[in-house]
Amino acid sequence: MLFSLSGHRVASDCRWSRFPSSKGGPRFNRTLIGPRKPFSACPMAAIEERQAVVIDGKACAKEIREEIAAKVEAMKSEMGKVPGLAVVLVGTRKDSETYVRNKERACTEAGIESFSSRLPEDISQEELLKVVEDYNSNDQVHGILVQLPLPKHINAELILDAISYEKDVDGFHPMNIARLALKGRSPLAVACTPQGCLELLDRHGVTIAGKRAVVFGRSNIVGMPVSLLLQQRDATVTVVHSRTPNPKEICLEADIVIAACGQAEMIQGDWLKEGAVVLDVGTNAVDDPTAKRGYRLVGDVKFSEAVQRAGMITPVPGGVGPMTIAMLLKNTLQSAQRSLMGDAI
Ligand SMILES: Nc1nc(=O)c2c([nH]1)NC[C@@H]1CN(c3ccc(C(=O)N[C@@H](CCC(=O)O)C(=O)O)cc3)C=[N+]21
Repeated sequence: MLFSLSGHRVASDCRWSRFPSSKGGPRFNRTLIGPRKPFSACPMAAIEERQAVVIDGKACAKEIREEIAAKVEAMKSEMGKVPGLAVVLVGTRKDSETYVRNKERACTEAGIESFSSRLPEDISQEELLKVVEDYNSNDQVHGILVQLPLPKHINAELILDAISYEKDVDGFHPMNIARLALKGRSPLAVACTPQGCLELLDRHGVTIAGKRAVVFGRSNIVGMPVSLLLQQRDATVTVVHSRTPNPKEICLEADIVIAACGQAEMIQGDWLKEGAVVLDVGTNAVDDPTAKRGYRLVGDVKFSEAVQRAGMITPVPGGVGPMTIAMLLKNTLQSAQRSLMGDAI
């Protein structure tokens, strides 16, 4: 285990599986983690000498990307082919550009061929459809991702529906969502961020079955699919959204909290049950003139408080975000394997 500069314990190995339970769990040596600040809203924390394990999503994602790279290499030597991923970016949103750049780098490192279309903000819907259809019929491309959000004059649903179901590595196609929701069926691809969340829980030895999970947010890309995945794994799931009257009370019941509501630092330390596992999906840009890019990222959870109360927590950045990219590569590899093996769907 490593200790970060801020004194938080960091899970250095993503298969690390010791989970400090609220009762009788391991107590950690104060001399190793340094003096703790008492958290006034949480009287128990002042008594218990415990801080959350900070889940290192970056390290975990790196390990997965290496596993994928080895499989891509094997595909290359056995079949002479590599997976291909096409990313379509419309406009010049800074965060979208960063994401697309990160993805391209991850593809290259894993040996996946990367196809990119950077298109002007004012592209017409017809022109964009044509780009998607060209990738649909390109047999070197096994995955297509159209970066969201799209400009207002474009009907995003229409574009997402146009991506062939087999190449939908985002898992956003209605057929993939339907198959995720139906018992006894399985989708070709599961949305990357939700899949990354489950992977982090599994790789850190967190039991899901029988646990109470609370998901903040009901978006098509995170909240809804992650709540389905947790339910499939036998958690009891509550979805909290903007019209839920008592989010704090509901959150206090949760063993597992997935924060995906897009509200900077909304979930505070005293919203958490002690020992809860907290995955923070939020990536909110906050202006910061001292930062290189002029902004910094904060999650949907108030980390400095939550780390005093949770059992495990993901930071932002370096938590769920990098896992999203790793899962995208995984979905692309699987799509290529399916296509090359001629698997029946
Ligand atoms: N069709 C589509 N698919 C998506 O999966 C999709 C999308 N559109 N639109 C936007 C959201 C957001 N998203 C992120 C992925 C990785 C990081 C990520 O790697 N974040 C780094 C930090 C990146 C930075 O420094 O800016 C981290 O959290 O450590 C963040 C956000 C994917 N999305």
